[in-house]
Amino acid sequence: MKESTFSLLKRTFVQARPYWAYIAGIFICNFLASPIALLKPLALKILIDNGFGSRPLPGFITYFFPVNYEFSFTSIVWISVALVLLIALIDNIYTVIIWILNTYTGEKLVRNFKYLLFNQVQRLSLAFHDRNGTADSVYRIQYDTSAIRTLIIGNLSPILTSCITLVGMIVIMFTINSRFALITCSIIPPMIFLTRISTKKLKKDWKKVKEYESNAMSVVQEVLTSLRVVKAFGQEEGESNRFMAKADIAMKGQLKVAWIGALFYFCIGMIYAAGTALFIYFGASYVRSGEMTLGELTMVIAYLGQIYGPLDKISRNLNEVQSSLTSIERVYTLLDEQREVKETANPVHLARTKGVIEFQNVGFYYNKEVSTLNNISFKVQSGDRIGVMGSTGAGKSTLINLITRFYDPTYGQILVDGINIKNYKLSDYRQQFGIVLQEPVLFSTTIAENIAYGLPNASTEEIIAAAKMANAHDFITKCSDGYNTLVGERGMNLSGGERQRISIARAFIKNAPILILDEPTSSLDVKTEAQIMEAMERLMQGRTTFLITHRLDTLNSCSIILHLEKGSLEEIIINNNSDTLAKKKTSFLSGNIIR
Ligand SMILES: Nc1ncnc2c1ncn2[C@@H]1O[C@H](COP(=O)(O)OP(=O)(O)OP(=O)(O)O)[C@@H](O)[C@H]1O
Repeated sequence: MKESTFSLLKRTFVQARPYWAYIAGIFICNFLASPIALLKPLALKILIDNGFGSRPLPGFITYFFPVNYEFSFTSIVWISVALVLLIALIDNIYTVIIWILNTYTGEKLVRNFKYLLFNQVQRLSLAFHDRNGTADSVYRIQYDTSAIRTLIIGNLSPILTSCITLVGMIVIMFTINSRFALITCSIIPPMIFLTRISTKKLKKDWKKVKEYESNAMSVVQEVLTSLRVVKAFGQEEGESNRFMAKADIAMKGQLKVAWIGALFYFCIGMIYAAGTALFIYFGASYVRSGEMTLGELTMVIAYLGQIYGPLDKISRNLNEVQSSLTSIERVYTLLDEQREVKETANPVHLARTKGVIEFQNVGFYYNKEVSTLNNISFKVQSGDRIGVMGSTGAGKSTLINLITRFYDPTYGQILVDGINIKNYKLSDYRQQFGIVLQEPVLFSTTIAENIAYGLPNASTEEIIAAAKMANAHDFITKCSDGYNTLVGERGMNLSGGERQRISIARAFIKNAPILILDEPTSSLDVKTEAQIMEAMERLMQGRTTFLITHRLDTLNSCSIILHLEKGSLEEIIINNNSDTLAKKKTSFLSGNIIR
């Protein structure tokens, strides 16, 4: 997606609409900055002109005194002292207000932007994350979103206030001397031209820099989430080098952008110098020919600084806007990303499924070239226990991912209780599943909260009951803080078997009608496996269960076995005869499939 600068700005203002009152406050405060700064020398001026000198005090001071009040030197000193304190008070109050206002508005804008993006990232399909990785999304949420604050508060607010000051100063200049006003304005067209060229160039380069930086961060994220493997293979130095190579590219990108910026500021500086030179050239000839006095020339030159100041601020900020806009465009690109797994317009609500599942000629492609599942058809009844077996890469996990609607079939349809699963409300549909994976995923919180993940309002009694059912209660009570023990990042403070028991307790408490067990015991030792199988046996009671396993012993308890090979359903084994199953298992192990 490529949006124009105008549409990006428009969209950003719409985004910031709830905070327009605060943003207006910031603009007003920025306007007040100049008058407040002008007040600062006032006390000194009064002391010199009215205390040491003999000029009358300005009206806004005499207003507060009786009409015939005689101002002594001491009283004027006191007035100056009071003015210093009063102006300092105003200045400091102003500073505090603008600081709080900037921070409050900026942080709210960023927080909301982050929230929106985080929501979107969670809702995007697995296929999107498989394709793009997660590091870039993290970079966009963490870093790119803060550009909304920089853009609105750091760039656009000064641009707007400078524009108004500039127009005001140009009008004043025209009333003083229209010829000089025209000379002043003559530098504006080349400045606009230069700004346009550099912003165009910067936009492209900033985009690359953000991508490079995100790439460098993806190395950090990848390594930190796989630190055990990196250490085990002694690859710390190799990974540091990989990071350095990516960070180096990002740094070179930054340098390129800095060069363009420096060149731009150099040219802008030279344009100002040319403008001043023109002033001096024409001024000197006008003074010599008597068309203007030396005093007038000095005054318009003083005004020149007042015009070039805001002009300089505008051009610099316009240049910086590009960096913010690039980040904001990256945020919108992600926000506009279409969800591949969509909900229909009027979805069917599903309280609790019976668990009757049917595949009708289902096929699936991860990418256009290779088909992963072909023409899969089968039907299972409520409470069936379905073993899914097949060689590695046969498509077992993919089949499960289609049932849970992490992906949609490329062709064919999946029915649950006789209705195409695409027609169900997605959140209702996902509530129907309890999932236990080979590598249990725990969150860095307490054991109790991990168990109650699918039922956040669960009572302590429910949590303990689920833990007992999962054969987890005994080990939990031996932990230092019992159910309040923190499990560490991804549950790393616990053993594999303990993590697995917690994930089974989690499935118990959710009490979902369909159960997915994806090789839940394959990474455990025999003793732990036996305890976990016992808990799982309890869990499977009365639920339609899909059990993926390479361990053929585990298939014994299944009523139906789906045998997948190379994405095709080789056979459906109805397990009502243990002899047949034994033959099939032997045959599977030796590579011969009995049909
Ligand atoms: N996200 C993905 N993008 C592209 N191809 C994928 C993706 N996930 C899996 N595949 C491919 O799809 C095929 C089936 O993978 P799947 O994980 O379903 O197999 P599996 O039977 O579960 O294997 P295993 O027993 O080893 O876990 C494999 O060839 C795999 O390389």
